[in-house]
Parts: sequence; structure tokens; C-alpha cells
Amino acid sequence: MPYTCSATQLPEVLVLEPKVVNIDRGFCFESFSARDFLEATGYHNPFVQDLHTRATHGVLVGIHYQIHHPHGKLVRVIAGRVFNVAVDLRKYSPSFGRSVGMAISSDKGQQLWIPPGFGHGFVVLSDAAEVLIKATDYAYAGHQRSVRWNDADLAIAWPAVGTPIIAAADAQAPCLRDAELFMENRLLSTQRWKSTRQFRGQVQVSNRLQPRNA
Ligand SMILES: Cc1cn([C@H]2C[C@H](O)[C@@H](COP(=O)(O)OP(=O)(O)O[C@H]3O[C@@H](C)C(=O)[C@@H](O)[C@H]3O)O2)c(=O)[nH]c1=O
Repeated sequence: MPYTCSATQLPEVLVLEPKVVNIDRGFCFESFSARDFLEATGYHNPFVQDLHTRATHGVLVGIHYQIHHPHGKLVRVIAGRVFNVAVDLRKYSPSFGRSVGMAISSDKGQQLWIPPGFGHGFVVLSDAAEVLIKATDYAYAGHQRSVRWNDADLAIAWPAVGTPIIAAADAQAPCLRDAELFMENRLLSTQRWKSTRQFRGQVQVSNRLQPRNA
């Protein structure tokens, strides 16, 4: 069951919406399909780790990224409502420093695809929320980095949540201009995930990121 796929203002950051089937005992949907993900993004099942995180209202996390082991992340919310932000941290990118934010709720099954080279943050809008993240690399403590969530250069329009609850490491994170960022050669290893005709010949896509309905 293919996702509905739409690009955001940052065209590599995609919103994927699976078809939810309502049945008499509840609902059912394919929350991940390697075939449909390949068709939507051009990446052939790059994921190696799932992260399940729970947080209460006002918890603000990020902007997180991993230097040397850049993550792509497929983010979904399985309980509550969460405002997610993706920030382009590729120094060489035309959209470097630009961000896109989007509230996701558990009810529609929406997922946000944030490719490697972007940072990710979120704030919890509901009383509590649970977020599931499929990641394209493992977490390496020594490589984890954060850019300051309220950096004026990023000018992220966070929704109001009162006083946000922020980990000390995130509160003290460097601003974009002082942060260690992605240089082109550090992302080259991610090319290995790109696929042309690898999915048992069933799906053929271009080797460029290409939203289905772009
Ligand atoms: C990220 C991560 C954390 N942990 C553990 C380490 C620590 O004790 C605890 C909390 O870790 P953190 O403080 O990094 O959790 P958190 O501040 O929620 O960080 C997360 O932020 C969001 C935006 C992401 O995208 C995630 O990848 C991750 O960076 O969970 C793992 O075991 N595996 C993991 O992959």
C-alpha cells in the first residue's frame, strides 16, 4: 500500500502518509514498507535502529545530529502530538541553515523523512507523547551533536508550550555559526543506500531523491 508522499519547503524532507484502513475493531496500516519507502524516497531500506522515546508536555529536544555518522530519520508519533523540526546542516547545501517544522499526531500515521545531513528536534504539544524514530545509523555517543534550538540565525518558529523543558546539553549547545557541520565529503558514505533497481526488480526509481508526486 504506497504512501502518499509530499515534499515540504525543504524538498528532501518528505511527509509520508500511509493509508490507514479503519476496521470494525479499530484500524490497521502498514507503518513501514521497504518497497514503498524506496519508491517514495529513492533509498533502499537504509534503517539499522529504531528508537522509541516518550516525553511529557513542553519537553523540547534538539536540534540533534550525529557528526561523522549522519543519521537519516523516519519519524512518527504513536501517541499524542509533537511538533518536529528538520534543519539543513550541510554547509554546501543551497538550503543550509533553513528549517521546516511540522506538527504530527498519532491519529493519521504521518511520518517525516529527514535525510542524512539534517538536524532534528521536537517539542511535545500534548500532555505526553511517544515518538518512534527509524534511524539509518547507530547512535555513537562521541559523535552526537546539538545546535541551539533558539539560535536567532535559525529563527525556528517553535509553537508556544510555556517554558520548554530542555536537557542541559541542548540548552548549552552551540549556535549554528559555531557548530561542527556536515561538509560534502562526510556525507559521501551515505550514497551506498541509494538504489536504482535493487528491490528484486519490482520497483525502479531514479538514483536521485525524487518525491513520488513532485
Ligand atoms: C539516541 C539514543 C539514546 N539512548 C539512550 C542514551 C540516554 O541514556 C537516553 C537518552 O538519550 P538522549 O539524551 O540522546 O535522548 P534524546 O535527548 O531524546 O535524543 C534524541 O533526540 C531526538 C531529537 C532524536 O532524533 C534522537 O535520535 C535522539 O538524538 O537514551 C540510547 O540508548 N540509544 C539511542 O539511540
